[in-house]
Amino acid sequence: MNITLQKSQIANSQSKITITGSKSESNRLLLLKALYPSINLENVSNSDDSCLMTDALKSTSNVVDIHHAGTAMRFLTAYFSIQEGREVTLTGSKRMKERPIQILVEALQELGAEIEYVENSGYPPIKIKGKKLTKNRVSLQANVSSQYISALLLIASKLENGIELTLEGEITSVPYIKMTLSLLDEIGVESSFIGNIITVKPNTQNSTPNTLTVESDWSSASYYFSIAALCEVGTEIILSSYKENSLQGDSVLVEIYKSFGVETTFENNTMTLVKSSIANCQSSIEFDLANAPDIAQTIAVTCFALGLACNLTGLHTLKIKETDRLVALKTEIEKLGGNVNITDKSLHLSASNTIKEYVPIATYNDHRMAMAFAPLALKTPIVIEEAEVVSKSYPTFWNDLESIGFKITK
Ligand SMILES: O=C(O)C1=C[C@@H](OP(=O)(O)O)[C@@H](O)[C@H](O)C1
Ligand SMILES: C=C(OP(=O)(O)O)C(=O)O
Repeated sequence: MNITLQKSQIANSQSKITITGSKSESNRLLLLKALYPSINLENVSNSDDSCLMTDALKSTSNVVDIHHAGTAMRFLTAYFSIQEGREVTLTGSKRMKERPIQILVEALQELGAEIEYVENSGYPPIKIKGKKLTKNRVSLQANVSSQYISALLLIASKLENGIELTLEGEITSVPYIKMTLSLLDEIGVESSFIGNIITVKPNTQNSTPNTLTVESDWSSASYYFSIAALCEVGTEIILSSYKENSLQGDSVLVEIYKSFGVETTFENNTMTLVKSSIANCQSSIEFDLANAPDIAQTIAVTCFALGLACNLTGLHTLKIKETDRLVALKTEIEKLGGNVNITDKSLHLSASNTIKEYVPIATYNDHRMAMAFAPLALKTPIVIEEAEVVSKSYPTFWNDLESIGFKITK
């Protein structure tokens, strides 16, 4: 489904949106609940990826298909490796079969797991024979995806000696690793992260009665930061339920969007974004996003919409996500009239003043391509192709945009 988005009535009005729970927190907690059934969860994400995770954990089938869900693929590889007596083939979409998993598979094999590749070596689908893992020490490369590390940490407390992980190379997406450790702490699992060594203690208790409330998704909030940045001074957008001290690394948005004139305040469980001044556009915008890769597309489009130059670095993980996000950003921004240079780990956008109208933006099965380009409608009418892709993380995105005044036609 292609949709056309047009300028809204947002300016100077107060808009309120409730965003679904964090996909990252939900997928961790769903796995932990499968290991510790007495945990209760509230505000679990209604994203496709979290629904797929829930279904996969309940499934008794010997083939589990997780479509495009990267965290589900990685976390379930670890989970099924310790399900004694179970044999599961874990597969996914065409793109999932191109997203590497070897680093995680080798680490699990080192711990004693039985996993084999069904099609191409190093990539899903994989066949896992669940068994008791008896070893506890393993080293793995930490500069490709933090999801491999989180996957091991999530099952670690169920190994008889816990785990001692040595992380090699520069550690990427660190806040996601810390999120995993914080959630383990909340259910009573002890861990430490010192230098490049992470240890998790075994936890033989089968019940940790606890209700955990998932905070709303900060990556989804990024699109409202971008909308606020593109609105007139005085515009307010109120989002719930958010905390000032979040486990989610994408909460760095609060600092980043100050550069675009957006001020954020917190009260109870709500966060209010106010466009308080025009963007500071004296020089080009520079951010290292190695700790917050999922907001790179949002920021690149905000800069393009505001006519600002930017240099975004730390983007080495973008090439292996839902699509090659660096190539996708360059292609789509250039269709709109921008000028973008990319390397394997950075993006450089030139300042420009024109944005072409009614350009069809391809989304490449990537929810974040659709959502990142949507705010541009505040500057010029825009067409988003295959708009339904947003359901991967934020199924009600288009309804929420309509509710704050965007005009959407199919
Ligand atoms: O652990 C997680 O929940 C995630 C980790 C990040 O992946 P990488 O560590 O591969 O960058 C992020 O991009 C992804 O959307 C979610
Ligand atoms: C990269 C993402 O997800 P995943 O790796 O879980 O598919 C994302 O949501 O931006």
